[in-house]
Amino acid sequence: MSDIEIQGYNIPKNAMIKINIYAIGRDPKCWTNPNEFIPERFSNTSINYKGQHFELLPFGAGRRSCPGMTLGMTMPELGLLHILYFFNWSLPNGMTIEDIDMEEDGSLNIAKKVPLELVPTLRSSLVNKCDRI
Ligand code: HEM
Repeated sequence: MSDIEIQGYNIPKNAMIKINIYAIGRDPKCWTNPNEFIPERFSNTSINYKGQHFELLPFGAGRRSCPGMTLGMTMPELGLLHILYFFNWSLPNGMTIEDIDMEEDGSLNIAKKVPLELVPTLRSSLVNKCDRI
């Protein structure tokens, strides 16, 4: 290990470097409308989250990349699948989609600033089945 200069930046030996993968994933040089939620943007591309494509690194890359990647991808899908299968979801009385505040808050971890409020209703096709359990 020794001091190094990269693109005009002097990086001293043993410096801790933090990579802003949030900014990389939203770089307008790589992504069209980077702040828009457009899942279809991944339909016709080989770019994925596994750390081989440096414009998208949600789990990092290389030998210190996230060992929980598979669990991290599976668990939200499984949880979402269950809540969508068992319940219909609606907005609280009088609220419309336009009323949902999508502002984000945070620094290292980003979350919705205003929590999302939804009303779950057990799907009618499941009501009798659940009574019997
Ligand atoms: C969606 C969920 C997750 C995301 C987005 C995520 C993201 C990350 C990222 C960006 C890193 C740093 C990689 C690097 O430095 O290049 C990391 C490291 C790590 N993650 Fe995750 N992670 C997730 C879930 C999990 C889960 C479920 C586990 C364990 C069950 C886990 C365990 C770890 C560990 C132990 C490290 C440190 C690896 C090392 O330093 O060698 N992660 N994760």
